Amino acid sequence: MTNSIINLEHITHKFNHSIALSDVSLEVKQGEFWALIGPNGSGKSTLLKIILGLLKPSQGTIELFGGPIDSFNQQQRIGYVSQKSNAFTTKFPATVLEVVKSGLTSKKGLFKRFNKEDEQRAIDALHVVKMADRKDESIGDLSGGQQQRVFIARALVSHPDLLIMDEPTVGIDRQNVESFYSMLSELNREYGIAILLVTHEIDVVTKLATHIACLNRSIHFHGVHADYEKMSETELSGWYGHPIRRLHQKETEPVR
Ligand SMILES: Nc1ncnc2c1ncn2[C@@H]1O[C@H](COP(=O)(O)OP(=O)(O)OP(=O)(O)O)[C@@H](O)[C@H]1O
Repeated sequence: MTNSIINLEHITHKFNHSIALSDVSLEVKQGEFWALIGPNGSGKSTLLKIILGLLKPSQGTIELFGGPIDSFNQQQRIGYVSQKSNAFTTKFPATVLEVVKSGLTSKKGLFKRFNKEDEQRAIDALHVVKMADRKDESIGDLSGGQQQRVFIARALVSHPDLLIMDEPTVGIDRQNVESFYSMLSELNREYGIAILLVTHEIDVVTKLATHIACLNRSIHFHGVHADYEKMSETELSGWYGHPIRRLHQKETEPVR
């Protein structure tokens, strides 16, 4: 049995005549935590859309869980959390538990009622993200960081093998960003869930991720954390397109 979760080979994508991705090859295996980093407009979201099957690349092949994407039909194995999830107003009429249970809808069908077992699964997922004690509160009353934890629980309720996130900390205040990422790291280590995360918070995430991919239309580096750390600031700045200074300890401003 293969332990490959995502296997991209020679992906090129053009929007009209402009090249967004050029010859990108990348493999994510079971239990790995990948940070996908790159400057604005470098193709990160385009690559995620291709992996999620929302966009067909101009060239290249994609395999999910060892088979071609065209015949993939186990959507519950992939959880997705976007940067826009944390945009509920205080008037949104759903409790935290209801939001998490809605993650089971694709499995059950839109008009099927939730049973006790579904409820327990949702509570278990909330325990994982440490939000079970808030289950009866209105989602709109939570902070951005807390809402995003709930959306992770919603993605976890179908027991995925892979969690894909596109800048999940947008709108979360800085002091909660580190604890949010630590929670992700714990999910990866304790539950073996593979993670593919797009982020601009390079210095926080590259400490926690097991693997890093540097994208600027093409892949400039991909590999394990220790090899990423060996890259000099000059090399980092070279592919990023503007000067990058590594930040240390408490200096954790995002690099845009
Ligand atoms: N639907 C589209 N039509 C035309 N061009 C697009 C489309 N979507 C993205 N692009 C272009 O493709 C390139 C890559 O965009 P993409 O959104 O993937 O970058 P990104 O790395 O996610 O950027 P950011 O960090 O700013 O979110 C950009 O030049 C963008 O303008």
